[in-house]
Amino acid sequence: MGKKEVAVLGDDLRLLLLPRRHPGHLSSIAHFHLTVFNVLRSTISMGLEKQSSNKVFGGEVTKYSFKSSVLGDLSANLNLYLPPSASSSKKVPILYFLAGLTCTEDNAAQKGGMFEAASQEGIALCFPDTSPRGAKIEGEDESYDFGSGAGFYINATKDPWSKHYKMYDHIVKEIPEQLKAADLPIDFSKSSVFGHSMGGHGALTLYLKGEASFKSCSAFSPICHPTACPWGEKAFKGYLAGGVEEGKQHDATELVAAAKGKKLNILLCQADFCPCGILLYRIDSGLGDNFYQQKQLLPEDFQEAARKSGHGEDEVNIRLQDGYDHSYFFISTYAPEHIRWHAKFLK
Ligand SMILES: N[C@@H](CCC(=O)N[C@@H](CS)C(=O)NCC(=O)O)C(=O)O
Repeated sequence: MGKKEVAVLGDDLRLLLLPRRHPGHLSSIAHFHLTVFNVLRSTISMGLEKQSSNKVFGGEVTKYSFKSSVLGDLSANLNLYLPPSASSSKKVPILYFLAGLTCTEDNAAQKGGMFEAASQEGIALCFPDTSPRGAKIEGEDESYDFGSGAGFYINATKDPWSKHYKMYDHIVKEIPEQLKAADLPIDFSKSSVFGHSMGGHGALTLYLKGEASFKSCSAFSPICHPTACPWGEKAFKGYLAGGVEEGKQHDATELVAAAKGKKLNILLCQADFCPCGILLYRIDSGLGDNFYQQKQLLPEDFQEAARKSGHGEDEVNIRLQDGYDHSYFFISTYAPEHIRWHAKFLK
């Protein structure tokens, strides 16, 4: 039985069981039935469970956990920020932030410097985790760039990873369904995505695949060409039955090369690297970024593929930010600007 069906059954049960004439006084039969209802609810329902909540910039960031059927019935966490303007009579747009290698749902929430802009713009922020946790697969916790903390936002097709490592479905389908079922004041028809490093790869690929209908996409130091860099090659060989070849369908450079004729969003660009005015993607990459220097990120490949597929300089804005590194110091410097840029497409 799906969660929605349980919720509907739950509502019906409540209507059936609560005595209509004296709603405040339950008969013993109704008490018994209500107990049955609660037991059923706790065992069948897999909804969001609130773990903690903190007020920030007038809004509230809440950590939720839930049993993820997509991730093979493991417990999953996320942080959700609701701005002060969100209420039952005013639903707000939602912006998903996908974090990088080694991160959890907490890194960007705690160090990203994102709440003031989200509060002012009236946008909800969702911070998912970066992989399943505790799948007990051999090798899961051996390296920082594969397994735990390194789900790469794809659905694994190779055993034993395919039973749990379904981060694409987790982000694109399961999390929105969970948030919808929790009846939060969010307008899911207005959603966008941004991310960092592995999460920048996630943001670009989820946006380009189109299934989630994100309005806009931005990224901080994304892995732009994973089939051509050590991080991506390791991930695709490990998670995908078809290895790096299969990985092409999860590669932003490949996807943008095939994205001819896609409608573009426009934003002012200040760039010496890419002098353009129309933006589909906004990519910030720190010049002092060791991973950029090690050719793990390859934003130039992405830009070249975008140009070749007809999007041109005016559609893909790649700004090289002098002296920043790969850390959250860099992200927190530019995150407010990214959120304000997304706000234009979300309102
Ligand atoms: N632990 C890795 C680095 C991993 C890393 O830099 N991860 C980035 C994302 S790719 C990150 O955001 N780390 C967590 C943090 O800075 O809070 C190493 O030793 O090389």
